[in-house]
Amino acid sequence: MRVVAAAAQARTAVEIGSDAGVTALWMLRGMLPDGVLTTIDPDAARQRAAKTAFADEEVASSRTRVITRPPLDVLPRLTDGAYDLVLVAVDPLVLAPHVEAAVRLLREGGVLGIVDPALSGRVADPTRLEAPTVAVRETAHAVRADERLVPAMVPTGDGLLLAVRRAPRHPSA
Ligand SMILES: C[S@@+](CC[C@H](N)C(=O)[O-])C[C@H]1O[C@@H](n2cnc3c(N)ncnc32)[C@H](O)[C@@H]1O
Repeated sequence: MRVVAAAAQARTAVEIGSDAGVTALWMLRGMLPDGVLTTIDPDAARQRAAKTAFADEEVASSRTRVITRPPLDVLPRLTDGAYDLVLVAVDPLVLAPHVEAAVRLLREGGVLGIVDPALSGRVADPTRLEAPTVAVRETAHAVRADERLVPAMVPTGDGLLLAVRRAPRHPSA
């Protein structure tokens, strides 16, 4: 995620699903030096662990906003089109609404990231029909079909689905 944050020249980023802050630290390292990461998770213990990780790594407090609430309550309050990078790392069964909310936050040229979309190869196997697998497969299809996005899969580990938000298309004169 460091290289993705660097490539996006991210000054404003959101992480949905903080856990203990490991991915957030990599994002912060790749972001511009004055970049601010908003990281959201409903679990207070995980958010405390993330804050500890940021303090241990001496991340300036001005560079993080740690929000302990259900992300779907928080995301509509963030400014649409204002973020350079939004990373979605939530459970498969709740992935789709978080991705939709994430896309709204992206500026033109901003980058969406969806973590671990391969589910150990299950998503690419059409015989696997468990609810989490189907949920991730359908979300990946929706991202590929979304005309606002230019998607690409990074084939590392369980994968990283990236998508750049394109400029709106204007009808030719
Ligand atoms: C896979 S972890 C995120 C990994 C993290 N980005 C890291 O650095 O390793 C998924 C996170 O989603 C959060 N979560 C659980 N249920 C959720 C829900 N219904 N909506 C949003 N987030 C949820 C969990 O608290 C957990 O921290």
